[in-house]
Amino acid sequence: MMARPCRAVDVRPASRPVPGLGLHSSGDFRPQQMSTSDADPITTQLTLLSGGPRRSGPRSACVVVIHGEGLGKRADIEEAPVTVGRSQEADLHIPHKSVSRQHCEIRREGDAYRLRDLGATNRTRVNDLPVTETLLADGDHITLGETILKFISHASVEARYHEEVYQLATHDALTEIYNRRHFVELVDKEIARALRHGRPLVMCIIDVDLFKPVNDQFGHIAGDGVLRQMAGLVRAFVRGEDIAARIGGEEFAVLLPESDLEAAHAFAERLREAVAATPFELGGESRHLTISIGIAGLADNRRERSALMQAADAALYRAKDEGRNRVCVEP
Ligand SMILES: Nc1nc2c(ncn2[C@@H]2O[C@H](COP(=O)(O)OP(=O)(O)OP(=O)(O)O)[C@@H](O)[C@H]2O)c(=O)[nH]1
Repeated sequence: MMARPCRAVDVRPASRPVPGLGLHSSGDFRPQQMSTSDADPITTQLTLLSGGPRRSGPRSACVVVIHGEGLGKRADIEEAPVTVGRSQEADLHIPHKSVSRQHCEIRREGDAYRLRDLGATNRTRVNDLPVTETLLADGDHITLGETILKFISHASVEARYHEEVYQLATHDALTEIYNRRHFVELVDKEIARALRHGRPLVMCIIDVDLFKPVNDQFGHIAGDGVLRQMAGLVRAFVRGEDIAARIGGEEFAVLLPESDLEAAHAFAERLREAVAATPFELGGESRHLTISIGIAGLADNRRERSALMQAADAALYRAKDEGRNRVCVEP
């Protein structure tokens, strides 16, 4: 592919590049022995005992998918009713043909929880009996087509267990931000919402520059530490409504709802500059690394997740091609 110039981006390396290594060092660069701390195995185990990644506080009632499409997904039932269905707009989205677009609804009524079938073709069943409307009890099984949900009425060991399972299924074990699988689900939801309301939506794909030499020189464990630190930087720069994930080895993505390309570009530039200015502890010394970022927005010819991600990828490819440590926008 012919490289095209990046849009209005003036990028200067934050420090002197180290030829052939992609590391920027304030002093002379020499190959380093792995430090003792680098050699320590760092394992991130998200177990029931460790408490897992960042969580919100204790939960009240919820439904959890325990069988079929969407296994492990959950929805908390708070003040607003929760809709379950095949539609992207459903609060608990179950993309399976046996599930109606709006299959059922669960709402809180004081201390009780009421389920109402929404006229689904395959009538909702509770504990195997077809229902139009019923109050739910702790542990009830709710069947929607070929998917089974379990209703958990209050904070309990089981609710905690499902919380942990959900965290494990949706978060990346190394960096504790969303994993690719969960990210693409959220992207589909946000695209549907943005198209429905005619709102802007921008995808940023972020790739660590010349990461292979970091691994080669300092080892995989040190490389893992860099990825964790990178994820921390990404997380520090996103707004509450933005969605950040690790989508590949040294690749991250941020989806920016309600952002136009200009705002997304400003965000990406701030992040790029912050990374370039951040010291990474490698081989007992502070090193500087850089990132490249590709950006693309939802557009008439880009209404699908694959097209949006491909466009952001194309911009990222250009950023790499033009020398890295820069932000490129796919118009
Ligand atoms: N430490 C660590 N390394 C990983 C992980 N996943 C992928 N990698 C490494 O990331 C490196 C990616 O290297 P390349 O795709 O060749 O790209 P690069 O060296 O970053 O160069 P450019 O992207 O062209 O700037 C490879 O060495 C992978 O082994 C991981 O989970 N941990």
